[in-house]
Amino acid sequence: MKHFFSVEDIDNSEQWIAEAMQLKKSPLAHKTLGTHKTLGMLFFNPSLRTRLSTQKAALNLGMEIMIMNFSGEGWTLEFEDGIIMDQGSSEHIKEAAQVVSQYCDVLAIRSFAELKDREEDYKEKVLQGFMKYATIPVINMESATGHPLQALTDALTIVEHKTETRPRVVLTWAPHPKALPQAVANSFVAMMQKLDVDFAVTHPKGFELANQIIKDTPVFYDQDKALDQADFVYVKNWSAYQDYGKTSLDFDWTLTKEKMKITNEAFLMHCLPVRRNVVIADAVLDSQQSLVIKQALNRVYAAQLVLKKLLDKK
Ligand SMILES: NCCC[C@H](NC(=O)CCC(=O)O)C(=O)O
Ligand SMILES: NC(=O)OP(=O)(O)O
Repeated sequence: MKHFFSVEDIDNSEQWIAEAMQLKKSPLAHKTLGTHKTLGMLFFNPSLRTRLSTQKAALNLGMEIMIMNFSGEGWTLEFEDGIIMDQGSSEHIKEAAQVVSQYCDVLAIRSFAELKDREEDYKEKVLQGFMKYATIPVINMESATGHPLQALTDALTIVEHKTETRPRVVLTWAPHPKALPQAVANSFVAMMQKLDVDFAVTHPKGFELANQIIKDTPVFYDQDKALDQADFVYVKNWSAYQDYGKTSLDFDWTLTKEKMKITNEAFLMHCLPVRRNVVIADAVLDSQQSLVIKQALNRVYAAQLVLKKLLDKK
């Protein structure tokens, strides 16, 4: 693995999950692996969990950390080759990526979809640009189209909590006042396709994810039907892929206590942050079935595993 860009970089999911569980048992077992190594973290968007859990993971490995909030504090970057830079952008990704590479040993980046132009977002110009010009490994901390650290965390959380050999896992769309990227859903789908689970996706008409993501995963337009006998319910809003960036506040899709009754006393999952009583009702978020806080803890071990793999190679 040269970079950790997508779920496709997880070459053996069972093995990775076992290794992450081992790190959770003894987080300080590799305390000197990162001595005199620096993790650089660049944020083009806000974060709570990703920033702190990745930082914690680096600290557990004995690394130093440098963080920069790029939006507002960094120069506006240019990503196109051969362009005359007489407009808004001040610095080309070519220089920026090579310069940062001289200060750090691993570089982690967050850069969300803009949700204006689907083709532009799916080109992943920020992450692809850094991976092209950086001379050190790059980690995706949620890009325009994927959030693989979250997906690895989710897989770990499901394996930790499952009581059936092949649990039923349902990803359900939920309403949201803001247009959100497809990144979390895309990576969760890709991750579930790699695990031995009975997986289905449910969403209203018009909120189909890309065909190249869904592949042969069953999709239901009837949420109740999908939730029947579910062991894990993963709730997430995403804006439309077809009518790109369109959102909806259809409260019929809010995950309520009544809907949880259809399931097999399912565990509730969400990546957070969550809009209470829009995406998920208080009664479900505050119930014993909710794994959302435990999920957030597992972000540390997913990040630590990825960092460890990249440092082991150095
Ligand atoms: N990293 C986890 C989710 C990040 C982002 N959510 C958000 O932007 C929520 C913002 C809000 O609710 O205002 C997303 O869905 O991709
Ligand atoms: N789940 C997640 O990535 O959270 P943050 O956006 O707070 O980092």
